[in-house]
Amino acid sequence: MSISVEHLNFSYCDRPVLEDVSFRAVCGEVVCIIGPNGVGKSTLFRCILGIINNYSGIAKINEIEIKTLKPKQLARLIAYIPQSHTPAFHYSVLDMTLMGTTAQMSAFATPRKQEIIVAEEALKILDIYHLRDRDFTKMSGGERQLVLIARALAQQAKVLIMDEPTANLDYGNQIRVLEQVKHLTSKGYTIIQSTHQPEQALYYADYVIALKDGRVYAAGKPHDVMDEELIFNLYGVRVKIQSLFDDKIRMCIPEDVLLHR
Ligand SMILES: Nc1ncnc2c1ncn2[C@@H]1O[C@H](COP(=O)(O)OP(=O)(O)OP(=O)(O)O)[C@@H](O)[C@H]1O
Repeated sequence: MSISVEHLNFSYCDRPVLEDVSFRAVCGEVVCIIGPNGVGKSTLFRCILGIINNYSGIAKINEIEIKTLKPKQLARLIAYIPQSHTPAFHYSVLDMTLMGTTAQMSAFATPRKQEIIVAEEALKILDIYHLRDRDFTKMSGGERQLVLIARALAQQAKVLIMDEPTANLDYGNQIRVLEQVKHLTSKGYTIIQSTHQPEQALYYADYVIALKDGRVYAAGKPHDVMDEELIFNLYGVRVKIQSLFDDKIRMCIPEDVLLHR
C-alpha cells in the first residue's frame, strides 16, 4: 500500500497550517514526520485519515483519492494509533483489540470466532498474547501502546498512522514499541509516524519528512537529510551528529550538553 500527498494546502479558518506539502510513503517503509510543536504534523495525519476534507491538493492511497472513500472503506486501508491513553471503562486487552475488527464487520454485528482469532493473532504478533485477559486501564504505558498497535493490526489495514507513538513512554518501552513497529514493515505494512526525537528518526526511519512553517523543509533518507544544520533550523538547538559503528548509526548530541563536560 502506498500513500501519496500532492501539493496539499490546508488552513484552519483563514490561518494557513499546511502549504504545498508533497510526499510518498511506500510498502515496507517507516516514514517519520519531524518538526517543531504546532507545525502541522497531526493536521497532516487528519487529512490522510479523511477527518479533514476541506484541503486543496490530493491525498491518495494506492492511487485512489482518499476524499472519495467512505469512512468504512478507509478504515479497511488505514489504521490510526493515537498516543497512549487510559479509557474510562475497564476493557480487557482482548476486548480493546477486538474493537479494531469492527472495520471488517457489518453494522450491528458482534464479534464472532473469526474476529477473536484475528484479535488474538494481532496480540501474538506483538508478543503480548499473555496479557489477553488483563484490564487495559491497569497496564503500563508501554503495554497500553502495544495494545493500541494490536487494535490497529486487528483492523487489518496495511497503512498505520502513528502520532508520537512513544510519547510518555520510558526508555525501555520506547525501544520495545519502536522495535515492534520496525518489525511490522517486514510484514508489508506502510508506517507513517511523527516524533519529537531526532534519534528515533535516525535509528528507525527509512524516510524523513521535516516540516517547517507548514512546508516540507527537507525530505529524504535520514542520513542524507538529518544534519546539524537541519536540527538547528527546526528546533533552534545546536547539536553534534556523531557517526558510530561504521556509520550504521548516528547520534544527535546537543552542544550545550558537551559544554558542561
Ligand atoms: N481544530 C483546530 N482549530 C484551529 N487551529 C488548530 C486546530 N488544531 C490545531 N490547530 C493549530 O494548527 C497548528 C498545527 O497543529 P498540529 O496539532 O497539527 O501541530 P503538530 O505539529 O501536530 O503539533 P505538536 O507537535 O505540538 O503535537 C497549530 O498552530 C495549532 O494550534
